Amino acid sequence: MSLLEVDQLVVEYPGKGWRRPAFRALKGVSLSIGTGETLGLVGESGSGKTTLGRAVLGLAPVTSGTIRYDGQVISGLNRAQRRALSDEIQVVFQDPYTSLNPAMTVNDILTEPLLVTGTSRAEADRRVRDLLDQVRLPSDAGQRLPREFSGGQRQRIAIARALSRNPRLIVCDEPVSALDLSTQARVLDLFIEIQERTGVAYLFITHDLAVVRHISHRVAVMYHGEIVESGDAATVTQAPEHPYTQRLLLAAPVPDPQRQAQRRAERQRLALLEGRA
Ligand SMILES: Nc1ncnc2c1ncn2[C@@H]1O[C@H](COP(=O)(O)OP(=O)(O)OP(=O)(O)O)[C@@H](O)[C@H]1O
Repeated sequence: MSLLEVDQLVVEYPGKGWRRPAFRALKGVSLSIGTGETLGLVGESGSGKTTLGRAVLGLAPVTSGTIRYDGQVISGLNRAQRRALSDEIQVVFQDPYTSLNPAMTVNDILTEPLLVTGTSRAEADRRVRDLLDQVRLPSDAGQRLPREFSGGQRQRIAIARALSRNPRLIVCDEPVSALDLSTQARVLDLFIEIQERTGVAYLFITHDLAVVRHISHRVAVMYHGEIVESGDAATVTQAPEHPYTQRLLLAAPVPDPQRQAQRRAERQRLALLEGRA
């Protein structure tokens, strides 16, 4: 049995009169994630990736279909039932600048979720030291405010906060997109290292094929609210079958100018085939 199973999920955002009709952001999406597995969800802006992540977190309106976690249906839970799930499913967002309360010290950010569930102060302090160590931040980081850290370090704080409840699944929504390339690589390696140690599973949302290739076991490609292709990460990112994935691959930047020229030619060939050129 998979840890997360999404079956024929439809999410429709309500409209606002004739000016803005209802919009179907997910059109029957099915996917699954096993324990300790990373499913990379890739697709261009507006394809519905965040909507899927939000639906898993109980934050998007599920029109039809089901989401199961550990065998239990979790789509349609009320707020209290959903809160009980926060020990199991956590989230790391793209922007560590806005997702961390700027007025709270790192200690307070990390102890808050523990203290509300009845953990003692001494135990919470011990746990914070352990969390800082897990995300490779110095132990004196606890006394400082988020603004005193770099973007990559802030994302480490956000990861530590997600880990504080020992979740089995983390929805990661573009967690490295706001970081420069070398910081991206280090934070991705941290995600992998944490997974190897804790067995946590990731739904890893990104528009970046290079990122998805680095981190995922399996990849699902979204296009206009549907999964158009899925499979193991190497196959989907190196030899995609669907024309949309092929275009996504060709659009990804590569440092080698010769390779870039080959890609330009390939893009032109595809455009010709599709009658766009
Ligand atoms: N609350 C909302 N109300 C109405 N439409 C919405 C709402 N949220 C998202 N949408 C629409 O649903 C579609 C999918 O959006 P979503 O944010 O899930 O895409 P995405 O692939 O994550 O894109 P991005 O990478 O830009 O965040 C978009 O067309 C968007 O405009």
